[in-house]
Amino acid sequence: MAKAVAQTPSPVLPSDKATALALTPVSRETEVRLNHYVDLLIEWQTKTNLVAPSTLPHLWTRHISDSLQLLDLAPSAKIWVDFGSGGGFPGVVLACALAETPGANIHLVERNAKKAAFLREAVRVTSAAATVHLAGIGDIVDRIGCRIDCVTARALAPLHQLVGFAEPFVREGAKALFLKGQDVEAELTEATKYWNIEPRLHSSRTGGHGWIVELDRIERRNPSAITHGDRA
Ligand SMILES: C[S@@+](CC[C@H](N)C(=O)[O-])C[C@H]1O[C@@H](n2cnc3c(N)ncnc32)[C@H](O)[C@@H]1O
Repeated sequence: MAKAVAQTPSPVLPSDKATALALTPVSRETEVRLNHYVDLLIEWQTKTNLVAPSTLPHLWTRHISDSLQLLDLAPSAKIWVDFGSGGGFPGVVLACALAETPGANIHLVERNAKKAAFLREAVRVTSAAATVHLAGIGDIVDRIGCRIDCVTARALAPLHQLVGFAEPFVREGAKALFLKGQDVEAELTEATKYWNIEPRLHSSRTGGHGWIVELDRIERRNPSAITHGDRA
């Protein structure tokens, strides 16, 4: 007689998935891809820290909806670059959502080899529209070699650094969307010491104290305009 195998219950709350899909609805095809991604992430989470363990029950709202909400801010963007993709937020989620869009591709930039291996596996199991670059952000501008529609980053660096990473792409016409926390005003104050920017701020649809900083233009400020004490 076959022996019963005890199933480990998923740490993800089903009610959280329902909340997320109400906040940021997706097609049935995208939902199937995201289910595969979530299963893989939970499997790898036991050996690689991809998200803070405390956020696992709310993975769908905290991470997946948080990522999906960017689509409405760049509805016609097809070619994206996501800096410091880590466990795949927002890049893999966007790539799942755009998998059926002709010509779509999300460049996932990650310098940690283990996380890049996870990203490659996530792209494989979901058939998402993405290319993984095991690289530092500084090396990626020449490597991508095509026009980018939208640059993203989440939980990577202070805003003034993100603006510097995005500048070569925004100069060529890209939009930048950065997911930020409650300190966004202080980060904007710091960033405007070094950069001329006209940020649009969107409060996160997923609640909490999150913000999305949208930038369509970035120009380096005249270094002589920065007083000595302001220099980073
Ligand atoms: C805190 S994690 C955030 C991951 C993901 N964006 C998220 O929100 O869950 C930051 C990630 O950026 C990567 N990273 C940091 N600096 C980088 C750089 N200069 N180039 C490429 N990846 C970088 C780290 O290896 C890490 O995986």
